[in-house]
Amino acid sequence: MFESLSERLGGVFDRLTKQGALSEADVDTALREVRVALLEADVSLPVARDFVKAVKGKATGQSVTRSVTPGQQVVKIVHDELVRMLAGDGPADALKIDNPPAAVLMVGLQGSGKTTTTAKLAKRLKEKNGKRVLLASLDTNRPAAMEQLAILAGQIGVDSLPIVKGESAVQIAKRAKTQAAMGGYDVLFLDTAGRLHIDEVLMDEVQSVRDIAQPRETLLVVDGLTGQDAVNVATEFEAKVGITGVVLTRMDGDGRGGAALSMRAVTGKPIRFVGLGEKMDALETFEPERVAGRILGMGDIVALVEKARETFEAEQAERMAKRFAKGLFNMNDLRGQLEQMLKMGGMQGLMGMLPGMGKMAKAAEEAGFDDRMLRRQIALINSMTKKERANPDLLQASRKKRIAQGAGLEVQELNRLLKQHKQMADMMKKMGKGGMMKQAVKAMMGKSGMPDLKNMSPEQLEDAAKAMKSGMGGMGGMPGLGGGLPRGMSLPSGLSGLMKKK
Ligand SMILES: Nc1nc2c(ncn2[C@@H]2O[C@H](COP(=O)(O)OP(=O)(O)OP(=O)(O)O)[C@@H](O)[C@H]2O)c(=O)[nH]1
Repeated sequence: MFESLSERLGGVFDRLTKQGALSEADVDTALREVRVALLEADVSLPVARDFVKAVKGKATGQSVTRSVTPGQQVVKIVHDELVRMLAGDGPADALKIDNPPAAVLMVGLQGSGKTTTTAKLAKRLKEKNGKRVLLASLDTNRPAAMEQLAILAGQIGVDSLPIVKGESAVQIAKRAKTQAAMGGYDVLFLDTAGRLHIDEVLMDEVQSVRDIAQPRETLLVVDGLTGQDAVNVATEFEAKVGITGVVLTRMDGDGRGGAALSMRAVTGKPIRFVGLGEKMDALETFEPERVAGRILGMGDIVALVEKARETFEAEQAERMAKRFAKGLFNMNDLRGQLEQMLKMGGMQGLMGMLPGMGKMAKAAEEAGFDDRMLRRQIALINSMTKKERANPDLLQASRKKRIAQGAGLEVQELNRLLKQHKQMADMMKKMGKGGMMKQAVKAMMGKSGMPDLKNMSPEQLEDAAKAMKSGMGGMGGMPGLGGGLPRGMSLPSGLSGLMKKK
């Protein structure tokens, strides 16, 4: 049932393949399916809800790529958002173990795989990082647990703290610290006692151990098959002890891994490793792509969509370049440009790529030039008929009213867009005639169909600026910036010809 999410979405979207973009209603229908899929994968309800909301904004208005179905495209958007949410800030396997001896506190419920994971991590640090590791079990409730750790230590060839009967967890932690310092160990793993549920006495014990050990890392070990419950466990441990990361075990089983998303969303703490079996080698760095794929139960849709999109973009860029060279520029062209801008990270992203324009990006944001504005402009163009898009001169008052209403916006905003389009179209015409545009297009167009400013040399920038100088008088020529440059902003000289104020 779960494997067929992409099929289910395919069904939802079949009737829509002829349309150019994903409408809000269609995205809504698809996202209902996505939500069910997330819940089936054990993602908690509030997290699934928030997630769907985030995806909705990204999917609505996206143009549909040829050679894949819209359903597949939505799956790709969902997948990318899952990866974004699952990923931590830095490399998952980068444990803070400088400044020896660095203590790593292992916490979690009984049977979650804590002891096994401790030994797996120790082996990894020893073999991959050449660290000297000491293991200590603090499980005073179950002598067998202490022995289990000692046996595993022997198997992987690292030292374990000698077992002394009758000591408290805090006493063992103190002894382990001293031994680690005196013995010249790099890393000290403290394997705390497991518990069946969250229980006050044991939590207090972990807190005292934490205060003594001052761990550099506190890793929560969670059974990946437990689903919903994992979220409560993670929330409690984060609140009472404070964790720095999560290890998900039993990911070799057939759990969907939805717990990973919930825990990441609820605690904000990254998943660092996954356990994939009972053997000492069965531990891998957490890879968001894998878990995202698993949650969605999909195969290689992501690669397929990516490939289709690349081909499509290259074709589109070429078609656009040809049109521009002829001096043609209608509403479809403008929409293409606006969509490219959004894809390249919107106004901020685009400006961020231009040297020295970081400040300008901020000012533009303050002046209200943002992604929302690009999306509104795209919505306006989408609200036009095919004929109107091809020939915006058709737009008299009643048509304008209909279009604005269709996009849920004011006519004023449509007028601004039309003015902007006219400026750009005039410029294209002028440049098309003189053959200037050909040069400019050649000099500037990247594969994406947008100016590839980031990869241009200063000379190329200067050439492109010269070629376009006569036609493009100001930022009115840049989509989304019809009002010109926000006051008080200046441009680097190489670009001044491109974007000079009128
Ligand atoms: N299939 C599979 N089994 C695992 C994995 N990690 C641990 N186990 C098994 O799960 C069982 C429990 O693991 P332990 O490491 O003893 O669990 P624990 O959390 O230390 O339990 P306590 O010491 O009782 O608190 C053992 O049989 C392990 O071999 C995993 O990633 N995959």
